[in-house]
Amino acid sequence: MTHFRALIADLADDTVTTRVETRDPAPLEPGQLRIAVEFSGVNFKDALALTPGGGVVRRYPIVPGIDIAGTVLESTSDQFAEGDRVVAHGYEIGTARDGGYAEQAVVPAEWAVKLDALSTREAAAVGTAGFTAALSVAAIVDAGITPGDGPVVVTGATGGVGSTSIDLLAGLGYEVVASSGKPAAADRLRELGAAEIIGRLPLDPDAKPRPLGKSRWAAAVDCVGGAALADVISTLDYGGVVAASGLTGGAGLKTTVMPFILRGVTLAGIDSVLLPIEPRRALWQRIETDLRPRHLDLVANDIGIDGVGAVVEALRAGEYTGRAVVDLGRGW
Ligand SMILES: C=CC(=O)SCCNC(=O)CCNC(=O)[C@H](O)C(C)(C)COP(=O)(O)OP(=O)(O)OC[C@H]1O[C@@H](n2cnc3c(N)ncnc32)[C@H](O)[C@@H]1OP(=O)(O)O
Ligand SMILES: NC(=O)C1=CN([C@@H]2O[C@H](COP(=O)(O)OP(=O)(O)OC[C@H]3O[C@@H](n4cnc5c(N)ncnc54)[C@H](O)[C@@H]3O)[C@@H](O)[C@H]2O)C=CC1
Repeated sequence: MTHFRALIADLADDTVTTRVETRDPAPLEPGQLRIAVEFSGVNFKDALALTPGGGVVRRYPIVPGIDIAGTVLESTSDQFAEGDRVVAHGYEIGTARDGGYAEQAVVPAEWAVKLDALSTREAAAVGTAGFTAALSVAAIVDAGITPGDGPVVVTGATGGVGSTSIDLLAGLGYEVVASSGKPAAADRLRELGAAEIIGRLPLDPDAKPRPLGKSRWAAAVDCVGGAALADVISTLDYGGVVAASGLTGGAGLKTTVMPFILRGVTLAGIDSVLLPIEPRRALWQRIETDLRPRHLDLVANDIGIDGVGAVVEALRAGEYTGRAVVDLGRGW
């Protein structure tokens, strides 16, 4: 095995710095895969990993990158063979053990998903964010909400989770309302399938939050949290569902029990990180078939490893649109 390059993030004096290192591959333990990483992504969580006090990294130095898409170089598991194309994300990847911002990565085979119809670039364009969108949409469909029930609002609409959620929901025939703070992205959101674009929720941030507002949404995909999620909960229709995955607008949630006990609404928590491998592989199979995003090329922005820093800055500022796909073959 030849040596490989890796981006290392380190923490000192309350600052996270990065450097490129050349490393020698370590021998595999039983049940592991060595993957030639072809593509990774830049998720909001990757931005947190590169931010002091971000709360997601368990030990520095670390190779960040919570998404890995590539080809198996070596396997000590009978489930995978050299040459298999795989995607792996979540669990401890890029937070407690080295992740995808390297030319090679080693992961337990029990964390990997074999790819069939998607290329490794397409799998990285879906990545953790797109997978979370698929989990959110599945939660709404599984709750029995149908396109005839009324509009579905997607918050954080221009981001990774939001963009793919719009794409998937519109593909299934739902009327999607995109909530975004970026007026310039309106055309792009319509291309993804949004029927209407509104501003960030609550639309009037100065208005006093009410326990119940006028019913507006049959369902919602929320990756913003905070005041946006509180607003969504209080404006869901009777029996509505919100799939809540994120916190870009804040981790707090100020609400009352009224929407739950008077309208029977459901707050469905979405977790992509510790989701067990069997449902994870089953959902990836759907992402490759009936839940395949229709506009991956519109959402994906290709960058090299040298582009990660600028994307992280933009994600932190809430100014990034789409999903950055990191090509590990360039930018070193
Ligand atoms: C792709 C996914 C995402 O983007 S999710 C959003 C990004 N994630 C975050 O922002 C979470 C960052 N984490 C934190 O801010 C903190 O860890 C915390 C607020 C969640 C908890 O911090 P605190 O200092 O109060 O407690 P501990 O760190 O000691 O943990 C308490 C308890 O929770 C378990 N735990 C911690 N992190 C996670 C996690 N990510 N997933 C699941 N469980 C977690 C931890 O093991 C402790 O449980 P215990 O049984 O005591 O071991
Ligand atoms: N629960 C889970 O398993 C997962 C959770 N997440 C979480 O979902 C959220 C979105 O993740 P990504 O799509 O990767 O991020 P992203 O940065 O691509 O998208 C975030 C979106 O939120 C918007 N936004 C930023 N600040 C805001 C604010 N103050 N108010 C309203 N909107 C704001 C941005 O403009 C953008 O549209 C993050 O909080 C992330 O941690 C993401 C993936 C998995």
